[in-house]
Amino acid sequence: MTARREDEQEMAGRAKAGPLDLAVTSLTLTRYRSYDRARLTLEGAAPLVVLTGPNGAGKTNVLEALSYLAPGRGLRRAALGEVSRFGADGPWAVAADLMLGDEPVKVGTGIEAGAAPGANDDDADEDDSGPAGRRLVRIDGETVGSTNALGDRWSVSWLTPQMDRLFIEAPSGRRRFLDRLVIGLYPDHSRQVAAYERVMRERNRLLADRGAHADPAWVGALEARMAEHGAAVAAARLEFAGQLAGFLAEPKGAEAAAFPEARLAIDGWLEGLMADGMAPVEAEAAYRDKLAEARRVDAATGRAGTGPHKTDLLVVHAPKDMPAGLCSTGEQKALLIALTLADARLVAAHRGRAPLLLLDEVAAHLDADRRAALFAVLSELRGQCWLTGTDRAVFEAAETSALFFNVEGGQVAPAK
Ligand SMILES: Nc1ncnc2c1ncn2[C@@H]1O[C@H](COP(=O)(O)OP(=O)(O)OP(=O)(O)O)[C@@H](O)[C@H]1O
Repeated sequence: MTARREDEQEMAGRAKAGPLDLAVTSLTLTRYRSYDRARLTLEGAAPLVVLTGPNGAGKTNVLEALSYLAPGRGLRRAALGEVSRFGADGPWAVAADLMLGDEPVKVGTGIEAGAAPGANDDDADEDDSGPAGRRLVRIDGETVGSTNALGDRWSVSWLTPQMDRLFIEAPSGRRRFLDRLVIGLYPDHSRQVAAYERVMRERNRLLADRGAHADPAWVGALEARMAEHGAAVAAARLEFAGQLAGFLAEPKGAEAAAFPEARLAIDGWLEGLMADGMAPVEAEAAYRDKLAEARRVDAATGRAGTGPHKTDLLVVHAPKDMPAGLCSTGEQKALLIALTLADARLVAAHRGRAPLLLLDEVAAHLDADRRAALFAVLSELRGQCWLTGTDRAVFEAAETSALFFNVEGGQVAPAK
Protein backbone atom coordinates (compact mmCIF):
# COMPACT_ATOMS: atom_id res chain seq x y z
CA MET A 1 0.00 0.00 0.00
CA THR A 2 1.42 3.36 -0.98
CA ALA A 3 0.96 6.36 1.27
CA ARG A 4 -1.23 8.86 -0.56
CA ARG A 5 0.33 12.22 -1.35
CA GLU A 6 -2.12 14.88 -0.35
CA ASP A 7 -0.24 17.78 -1.84
CA GLU A 8 -2.64 19.18 -4.35
CA GLN A 9 -1.14 20.78 -7.38
CA GLU A 10 -2.99 24.05 -7.81
CA MET A 11 -2.36 25.44 -11.22
CA ALA A 12 -3.69 28.56 -12.75
CA GLY A 13 -3.38 30.06 -16.19
CA ARG A 14 -4.71 33.19 -17.75
CA ALA A 15 -6.97 32.84 -20.73
CA LYS A 16 -7.94 34.99 -23.67
CA ALA A 17 -11.38 36.52 -23.32
CA GLY A 18 -14.36 35.22 -25.28
CA PRO A 19 -17.11 32.74 -24.41
CA LEU A 20 -16.88 29.28 -25.97
CA ASP A 21 -19.66 26.73 -26.49
CA LEU A 22 -17.74 24.33 -24.28
CA ALA A 23 -14.70 24.88 -22.12
CA VAL A 24 -13.04 23.13 -19.21
CA THR A 25 -12.30 25.56 -16.38
CA SER A 26 -10.84 23.08 -13.91
CA LEU A 27 -9.78 19.46 -13.87
CA THR A 28 -8.95 17.29 -10.87
CA LEU A 29 -7.39 13.85 -11.20
CA THR A 30 -7.34 11.50 -8.23
CA ARG A 31 -5.30 8.28 -8.24
CA TYR A 32 -5.38 8.49 -12.01
CA ARG A 33 -2.49 6.74 -13.81
CA SER A 34 0.71 8.76 -13.15
CA TYR A 35 -1.17 11.27 -10.95
CA ASP A 36 -1.84 10.77 -7.27
CA ARG A 37 -3.78 14.00 -7.10
CA ALA A 38 -3.53 16.90 -9.53
CA ARG A 39 -5.66 19.95 -10.10
CA LEU A 40 -5.54 22.32 -13.05
CA THR A 41 -7.43 25.59 -12.97
CA LEU A 42 -7.92 27.60 -16.13
CA GLU A 43 -8.92 31.20 -15.64
CA GLY A 44 -11.42 32.19 -18.30
CA ALA A 45 -11.94 30.05 -21.33
CA ALA A 46 -9.02 29.74 -23.73
CA PRO A 47 -9.79 28.22 -27.13
CA LEU A 48 -6.51 26.27 -26.99
CA VAL A 49 -4.86 24.55 -24.05
CA VAL A 50 -1.36 23.21 -24.67
CA LEU A 51 0.39 20.66 -22.46
CA THR A 52 4.11 20.33 -23.02
CA GLY A 53 6.66 18.16 -21.27
CA PRO A 54 9.08 15.30 -21.76
CA ASN A 55 8.13 11.81 -22.92
CA GLY A 56 6.30 9.81 -20.29
CA ALA A 57 5.50 12.90 -18.20
CA GLY A 58 1.74 12.36 -18.18
CA LYS A 59 0.42 14.60 -21.00
CA THR A 60 -1.67 11.90 -22.68
CA ASN A 61 -2.94 10.83 -19.27
CA VAL A 62 -4.53 14.28 -18.87
CA LEU A 63 -6.18 14.05 -22.29
CA GLU A 64 -7.34 10.54 -21.52
CA ALA A 65 -8.91 11.77 -18.27
CA LEU A 66 -10.77 14.42 -20.29
CA SER A 67 -11.95 11.76 -22.73
CA TYR A 68 -13.88 10.23 -19.82
CA LEU A 69 -16.16 13.25 -20.00
CA ALA A 70 -17.72 11.28 -22.87
CA PRO A 71 -19.42 7.87 -22.74
CA GLY A 72 -17.21 4.91 -23.59
CA ARG A 73 -13.77 3.69 -22.70
CA GLY A 74 -11.73 6.83 -23.25
CA LEU A 75 -9.10 7.53 -25.86
CA ARG A 76 -6.95 4.51 -25.03
CA ARG A 77 -9.97 2.19 -24.76
CA ALA A 78 -8.54 1.17 -21.40
CA ALA A 79 -10.11 -1.35 -19.08
CA LEU A 80 -11.71 0.35 -16.07
CA GLY A 81 -9.10 -0.86 -13.60
CA GLU A 82 -6.16 -0.02 -15.86
CA VAL A 83 -6.32 3.72 -15.24
CA SER A 84 -6.18 3.31 -11.45
CA ARG A 85 -2.85 4.62 -10.22
CA PHE A 86 -0.60 1.62 -9.85
CA GLY A 87 -0.30 0.63 -6.20
CA ALA A 88 -2.77 3.29 -5.00
CA ASP A 89 -5.25 2.47 -2.29
CA GLY A 90 -8.67 3.65 -3.41
CA PRO A 91 -10.72 4.35 -6.51
CA TRP A 92 -9.71 6.68 -9.32
CA ALA A 93 -11.74 9.78 -10.12
CA VAL A 94 -11.81 12.58 -12.65
CA ALA A 95 -13.71 15.78 -11.87
CA ALA A 96 -14.15 18.75 -14.15
CA ASP A 97 -15.82 22.13 -14.11
CA LEU A 98 -17.20 22.96 -17.52
CA MET A 99 -18.72 26.06 -19.01
CA LEU A 100 -21.43 25.30 -21.55
CA GLY A 101 -21.63 28.79 -22.98
CA ASP A 102 -22.26 30.78 -19.80
CA GLU A 103 -23.73 27.84 -17.86
CA PRO A 104 -21.41 26.17 -15.36
CA VAL A 105 -21.65 22.36 -15.06
CA LYS A 106 -19.80 20.06 -12.66
CA VAL A 107 -18.98 16.58 -13.93
CA GLY A 108 -17.39 13.75 -12.02
CA THR A 109 -16.63 10.20 -13.08
CA GLY A 110 -14.63 7.30 -11.74
CA ILE A 111 -14.80 3.81 -10.49
CA GLU A 112 -17.17 3.02 -7.63
CA ALA A 113 -15.61 2.99 -4.14
CA GLY A 114 -14.69 -0.50 -2.97
CA ALA A 115 -13.81 -1.72 -6.47
CA ALA A 116 -10.47 -3.44 -6.82
CA PRO A 117 -8.06 -1.12 -8.62
CA GLY A 118 -6.07 -2.89 -11.29
CA ALA A 119 -8.41 -5.86 -11.51
CA ASN A 120 -8.49 -7.35 -14.95
CA ASP A 121 -11.58 -6.28 -16.79
CA ASP A 122 -10.24 -6.66 -20.29
CA ASP A 123 -13.16 -8.86 -21.14
CA ALA A 124 -15.66 -6.21 -20.16
CA ASP A 125 -18.25 -5.98 -22.88
CA GLU A 126 -19.91 -2.85 -21.68
CA ASP A 127 -18.42 0.60 -21.52
CA ASP A 128 -19.39 1.32 -17.97
CA SER A 129 -18.86 -1.92 -16.08
CA GLY A 130 -16.45 -4.80 -15.67
CA PRO A 131 -14.93 -6.98 -12.96
CA ALA A 132 -12.98 -3.96 -11.63
CA GLY A 133 -16.25 -2.23 -10.83
CA ARG A 134 -18.61 0.18 -12.46
CA ARG A 135 -17.96 3.62 -13.87
CA LEU A 136 -20.08 6.14 -12.04
CA VAL A 137 -21.01 9.58 -13.33
CA ARG A 138 -22.24 12.60 -11.42
CA ILE A 139 -23.48 15.70 -13.18
CA ASP A 140 -24.06 18.73 -10.96
CA GLY A 141 -24.02 16.48 -7.90
CA GLU A 142 -26.63 14.03 -9.21
CA THR A 143 -25.59 10.45 -9.94
CA VAL A 144 -26.84 9.55 -13.40
CA GLY A 145 -27.96 6.06 -14.40
CA SER A 146 -25.60 5.52 -17.31
CA THR A 147 -22.42 6.96 -18.78
CA ASN A 148 -24.52 7.65 -21.88
CA ALA A 149 -25.80 10.75 -20.08
CA LEU A 150 -22.35 12.23 -20.74
CA GLY A 151 -23.27 12.45 -24.42
CA ASP A 152 -26.55 14.27 -24.00
CA ARG A 153 -25.40 17.88 -23.70
CA TRP A 154 -21.84 17.97 -25.03
CA SER A 155 -19.46 15.84 -27.04
CA VAL A 156 -15.76 15.07 -26.91
CA SER A 157 -13.64 14.08 -29.89
CA TRP A 158 -9.99 13.07 -30.14
CA LEU A 159 -7.07 12.19 -32.34
CA THR A 160 -4.18 10.13 -30.97
CA PRO A 161 -0.95 8.67 -32.38
CA GLN A 162 -2.52 5.20 -32.06
CA MET A 163 -4.92 6.27 -34.81
CA ASP A 164 -2.07 6.87 -37.27
CA ARG A 165 -2.57 3.34 -38.62
CA LEU A 166 -6.35 3.60 -38.74
CA PHE A 167 -6.52 3.43 -42.55
CA ILE A 168 -4.20 0.45 -42.90
CA GLU A 169 -5.29 -1.75 -40.03
CA ALA A 170 -8.37 -3.93 -39.56
CA PRO A 171 -11.86 -2.54 -40.25
CA SER A 172 -12.81 -2.82 -36.57
CA GLY A 173 -10.78 0.31 -35.73
CA ARG A 174 -12.41 2.32 -38.51
CA ARG A 175 -15.83 1.06 -37.48
CA ARG A 176 -15.19 2.16 -33.89
CA PHE A 177 -13.91 5.52 -35.13
CA LEU A 178 -17.04 5.93 -37.25
CA ASP A 179 -19.34 4.99 -34.39
CA ARG A 180 -17.57 7.36 -32.02
CA LEU A 181 -18.15 10.22 -34.45
CA VAL A 182 -21.77 9.18 -34.99
CA ILE A 183 -22.30 9.17 -31.21
CA GLY A 184 -20.90 12.72 -31.07
CA LEU A 185 -23.70 13.78 -33.39
CA TYR A 186 -26.47 11.39 -32.32
CA PRO A 187 -25.86 10.37 -28.68
CA ASP A 188 -28.50 7.63 -28.86
CA HIS A 189 -26.26 5.73 -31.28
CA SER A 190 -24.17 4.42 -28.36
CA ARG A 191 -27.28 2.76 -26.85
CA GLN A 192 -28.17 1.23 -30.21
CA VAL A 193 -24.66 -0.11 -30.84
CA ALA A 194 -24.45 -1.56 -27.32
CA ALA A 195 -27.92 -3.14 -27.61
CA TYR A 196 -27.10 -4.58 -31.03
CA GLU A 197 -23.84 -6.11 -29.83
CA ARG A 198 -25.43 -7.47 -26.66
CA VAL A 199 -28.26 -9.26 -28.46
CA MET A 200 -25.89 -10.50 -31.17
CA ARG A 201 -23.67 -12.13 -28.54
CA GLU A 202 -26.72 -13.72 -26.96
CA ARG A 203 -27.94 -15.10 -30.31
CA ASN A 204 -24.47 -16.36 -31.31
CA ARG A 205 -23.96 -18.03 -27.93
CA LEU A 206 -27.33 -19.74 -28.14
CA LEU A 207 -26.61 -21.04 -31.64
CA ALA A 208 -23.11 -22.17 -30.71
CA ASP A 209 -24.34 -23.94 -27.55
CA ARG A 210 -27.53 -25.52 -28.89
CA GLY A 211 -26.96 -25.65 -32.67
CA ALA A 212 -29.90 -27.31 -34.44
CA HIS A 213 -31.54 -27.87 -31.04
CA ALA A 214 -31.89 -24.15 -30.27
CA ASP A 215 -35.51 -23.12 -29.87
CA PRO A 216 -36.35 -21.45 -33.23
CA ALA A 217 -38.82 -19.06 -31.59
CA TRP A 218 -36.16 -17.91 -29.15
CA VAL A 219 -33.52 -17.50 -31.86
CA GLY A 220 -36.06 -15.72 -34.04
CA ALA A 221 -36.92 -13.28 -31.25
CA LEU A 222 -33.25 -12.48 -30.74
CA GLU A 223 -32.73 -12.03 -34.49
CA ALA A 224 -35.72 -9.69 -34.66
CA ARG A 225 -34.14 -7.50 -31.98
CA MET A 226 -30.76 -7.76 -33.67
CA ALA A 227 -32.30 -6.61 -36.95
CA GLU A 228 -34.14 -3.77 -35.23
CA HIS A 229 -31.04 -2.39 -33.49
CA GLY A 230 -28.85 -3.20 -36.49
CA ALA A 231 -31.10 -1.21 -38.80
CA ALA A 232 -30.99 1.75 -36.39
CA VAL A 233 -27.17 1.52 -36.24
CA ALA A 234 -26.86 1.36 -40.03
CA ALA A 235 -29.32 4.20 -40.60
CA ALA A 236 -27.51 6.50 -38.14
CA ARG A 237 -24.14 5.76 -39.77
CA LEU A 238 -25.51 6.56 -43.22
CA GLU A 239 -27.23 9.71 -42.03
CA PHE A 240 -24.02 10.85 -40.31
CA ALA A 241 -21.87 10.12 -43.38
CA GLY A 242 -24.27 12.09 -45.55
CA GLN A 243 -24.11 15.04 -43.18
CA LEU A 244 -20.33 14.90 -42.82
CA ALA A 245 -19.84 14.77 -46.59
CA GLY A 246 -21.14 18.32 -46.86
CA PHE A 247 -18.63 19.57 -44.29
CA LEU A 248 -15.74 17.60 -45.81
CA ALA A 249 -16.48 19.07 -49.21
CA GLU A 250 -16.36 22.64 -48.10
CA PRO A 251 -13.26 23.32 -46.04
CA LYS A 252 -12.63 27.04 -46.02
CA GLY A 253 -9.66 29.39 -45.82
CA ALA A 254 -6.70 28.06 -43.84
CA GLU A 255 -8.30 24.64 -43.45
CA ALA A 256 -8.74 24.21 -47.20
CA ALA A 257 -5.14 25.20 -47.88
CA ALA A 258 -3.62 22.93 -45.23
CA PHE A 259 -5.74 19.78 -45.18
CA PRO A 260 -7.00 17.72 -48.10
CA GLU A 261 -10.61 17.28 -49.00
CA ALA A 262 -11.73 13.78 -48.03
CA ARG A 263 -14.56 11.62 -49.28
CA LEU A 264 -16.03 8.80 -47.32
CA ALA A 265 -18.28 5.86 -47.93
CA ILE A 266 -19.77 3.25 -45.67
CA ASP A 267 -19.10 -0.28 -46.82
CA GLY A 268 -21.67 -2.53 -45.19
CA TRP A 269 -24.36 -4.92 -46.39
CA LEU A 270 -27.23 -3.36 -44.44
CA GLU A 271 -26.03 0.20 -45.04
CA GLY A 272 -25.73 -0.69 -48.74
CA LEU A 273 -29.39 -1.73 -48.92
CA MET A 274 -30.44 1.56 -47.35
CA ALA A 275 -28.05 3.60 -49.51
CA ASP A 276 -29.66 1.97 -52.55
CA GLY A 277 -32.98 3.35 -51.43
CA MET A 278 -34.49 0.54 -49.36
CA ALA A 279 -36.63 1.90 -46.53
CA PRO A 280 -35.18 1.14 -43.06
CA VAL A 281 -38.16 -1.03 -42.17
CA GLU A 282 -37.65 -3.17 -45.29
CA ALA A 283 -33.91 -3.36 -44.71
CA GLU A 284 -34.63 -4.52 -41.16
CA ALA A 285 -36.87 -7.31 -42.52
CA ALA A 286 -34.22 -8.27 -45.08
CA TYR A 287 -31.63 -8.52 -42.33
CA ARG A 288 -33.94 -10.65 -40.20
CA ASP A 289 -34.36 -13.06 -43.15
CA LYS A 290 -30.63 -13.10 -43.81
CA LEU A 291 -29.92 -14.00 -40.18
CA ALA A 292 -32.49 -16.81 -40.22
CA GLU A 293 -30.92 -18.24 -43.41
CA ALA A 294 -27.44 -18.12 -41.90
CA ARG A 295 -28.23 -19.98 -38.65
CA ARG A 296 -26.53 -23.23 -39.57
CA VAL A 297 -23.30 -21.53 -40.71
CA ASP A 298 -23.34 -19.05 -37.82
CA ALA A 299 -23.82 -21.92 -35.34
CA ALA A 300 -20.68 -23.56 -36.74
CA THR A 301 -18.55 -20.40 -36.65
CA GLY A 302 -20.04 -18.96 -33.46
CA ARG A 303 -20.40 -15.60 -35.23
CA ALA A 304 -22.94 -13.74 -37.29
CA GLY A 305 -21.57 -13.61 -40.83
CA THR A 306 -23.39 -10.45 -41.93
CA GLY A 307 -24.43 -7.22 -40.32
CA PRO A 308 -23.37 -3.79 -39.09
CA HIS A 309 -20.64 -5.39 -36.95
CA LYS A 310 -18.80 -6.10 -40.23
CA THR A 311 -19.09 -2.61 -41.70
CA ASP A 312 -16.05 -0.69 -42.83
CA LEU A 313 -15.46 3.03 -43.33
CA LEU A 314 -13.78 3.89 -46.63
CA VAL A 315 -11.93 7.17 -46.80
CA VAL A 316 -10.54 8.65 -50.01
CA HIS A 317 -8.02 11.47 -50.46
CA ALA A 318 -10.21 13.46 -52.84
CA PRO A 319 -7.56 15.54 -54.70
CA LYS A 320 -5.61 12.36 -55.50
CA ASP A 321 -8.71 10.18 -55.81
CA MET A 322 -6.76 7.63 -53.78
CA PRO A 323 -7.85 5.36 -50.90
CA ALA A 324 -6.48 6.71 -47.62
CA GLY A 325 -4.59 3.46 -46.94
CA LEU A 326 -2.41 4.05 -50.02
CA CYS A 327 -1.51 7.62 -49.05
CA SER A 328 1.74 8.63 -47.35
CA THR A 329 1.96 8.74 -43.56
CA GLY A 330 1.74 12.54 -43.60
CA GLU A 331 -1.20 12.50 -46.00
CA GLN A 332 -3.03 9.99 -43.79
CA LYS A 333 -2.49 12.23 -40.77
CA ALA A 334 -3.76 15.24 -42.74
CA LEU A 335 -6.86 13.23 -43.73
CA LEU A 336 -7.50 12.32 -40.09
CA ILE A 337 -7.22 15.98 -39.12
CA ALA A 338 -9.51 16.97 -42.01
CA LEU A 339 -12.10 14.42 -40.81
CA THR A 340 -11.80 15.58 -37.20
CA LEU A 341 -12.18 19.27 -38.11
CA ALA A 342 -15.11 18.63 -40.46
CA ASP A 343 -16.79 16.54 -37.77
CA ALA A 344 -16.26 19.31 -35.20
CA ARG A 345 -17.92 21.81 -37.54
CA LEU A 346 -20.77 19.38 -38.21
CA VAL A 347 -21.35 18.79 -34.49
CA ALA A 348 -21.24 22.54 -33.82
CA ALA A 349 -23.78 23.21 -36.57
CA HIS A 350 -26.20 20.41 -35.71
CA ARG A 351 -26.01 20.28 -31.94
CA GLY A 352 -25.46 23.97 -31.44
CA ARG A 353 -22.30 23.29 -29.47
CA ALA A 354 -18.80 22.57 -30.75
CA PRO A 355 -17.11 19.51 -29.20
CA LEU A 356 -14.22 19.44 -26.78
CA LEU A 357 -11.27 18.38 -28.95
CA LEU A 358 -8.29 16.41 -27.66
CA LEU A 359 -5.38 16.32 -30.11
CA ASP A 360 -2.52 14.19 -28.80
CA GLU A 361 0.86 14.68 -30.47
CA VAL A 362 -0.70 16.12 -33.60
CA ALA A 363 1.11 19.43 -34.11
CA ALA A 364 4.67 18.05 -34.14
CA HIS A 365 3.94 16.02 -37.26
CA LEU A 366 2.89 19.01 -39.33
CA ASP A 367 5.06 21.53 -41.18
CA ALA A 368 5.02 25.12 -39.89
CA ASP A 369 2.35 26.36 -42.33
CA ARG A 370 -0.01 23.47 -41.57
CA ARG A 371 0.53 23.96 -37.83
CA ALA A 372 -0.35 27.64 -38.11
CA ALA A 373 -3.42 26.74 -40.17
CA LEU A 374 -4.47 24.12 -37.62
CA PHE A 375 -4.19 26.56 -34.70
CA ALA A 376 -6.11 29.22 -36.64
CA VAL A 377 -8.93 26.80 -37.46
CA LEU A 378 -9.06 25.46 -33.90
CA SER A 379 -9.15 28.98 -32.43
CA GLU A 380 -12.24 29.71 -34.50
CA LEU A 381 -14.14 26.59 -33.42
CA ARG A 382 -16.48 27.36 -30.57
CA GLY A 383 -15.23 24.44 -28.44
CA GLN A 384 -11.95 24.15 -26.58
CA CYS A 385 -9.04 22.18 -27.97
CA TRP A 386 -6.38 20.53 -25.81
CA LEU A 387 -3.07 19.75 -27.52
CA THR A 388 0.08 17.98 -26.37
CA GLY A 389 3.69 18.02 -27.47
CA THR A 390 7.21 17.66 -26.15
CA ASP A 391 8.43 20.94 -27.59
CA ARG A 392 6.91 24.35 -26.83
CA ALA A 393 8.48 25.84 -29.98
CA VAL A 394 6.08 23.78 -32.08
CA PHE A 395 3.23 25.87 -30.67
CA GLU A 396 4.78 29.26 -31.44
CA ALA A 397 1.90 30.19 -33.77
CA ALA A 398 -0.57 29.49 -30.95
CA GLU A 399 1.10 31.76 -28.37
CA THR A 400 -1.66 34.36 -28.48
CA SER A 401 -4.61 31.98 -28.34
CA ALA A 402 -3.39 29.24 -26.02
CA LEU A 403 -2.92 28.59 -22.32
CA PHE A 404 0.29 26.65 -21.74
CA PHE A 405 0.94 24.08 -19.01
CA ASN A 406 4.13 22.23 -18.18
CA VAL A 407 3.78 18.55 -17.39
CA GLU A 408 6.76 17.19 -15.52
CA GLY A 409 7.62 15.17 -12.43
CA GLY A 410 4.01 14.09 -11.84
CA GLN A 411 2.82 17.70 -11.84
CA VAL A 412 0.95 19.97 -14.22
CA ALA A 413 1.73 23.66 -13.76
CA PRO A 414 1.01 26.82 -15.74
CA ALA A 415 3.94 27.64 -18.00
CA LYS A 416 5.42 31.10 -18.18
N1 LIG B 1 -2.03 2.91 -13.96
C1 LIG B 1 -0.90 3.60 -13.89
N2 LIG B 1 -0.35 3.91 -12.69
C2 LIG B 1 0.78 4.65 -12.61
N3 LIG B 1 1.42 5.15 -13.68
C3 LIG B 1 0.91 4.89 -14.90
C4 LIG B 1 -0.27 4.11 -15.06
N4 LIG B 1 -0.54 4.03 -16.39
C5 LIG B 1 0.43 4.71 -17.00
N5 LIG B 1 1.31 5.23 -16.13
C6 LIG B 1 2.49 6.04 -16.39
O1 LIG B 1 2.12 7.20 -17.11
C7 LIG B 1 3.23 7.59 -17.89
C8 LIG B 1 2.81 7.84 -19.31
O2 LIG B 1 2.09 8.97 -19.32
P1 LIG B 1 1.62 9.59 -20.70
O3 LIG B 1 1.36 8.54 -21.71
O4 LIG B 1 0.56 10.54 -20.34
O5 LIG B 1 2.96 10.35 -21.11
P2 LIG B 1 3.18 11.47 -22.19
O6 LIG B 1 3.60 12.70 -21.48
O7 LIG B 1 1.99 11.60 -23.07
O8 LIG B 1 4.40 10.85 -22.97
P3 LIG B 1 4.86 10.82 -24.50
O9 LIG B 1 5.36 12.20 -24.81
O10 LIG B 1 5.95 9.83 -24.47
O11 LIG B 1 3.68 10.40 -25.32
C9 LIG B 1 4.23 6.46 -17.92
O12 LIG B 1 5.34 6.82 -17.13
C10 LIG B 1 3.44 5.33 -17.33
O13 LIG B 1 4.26 4.43 -16.63
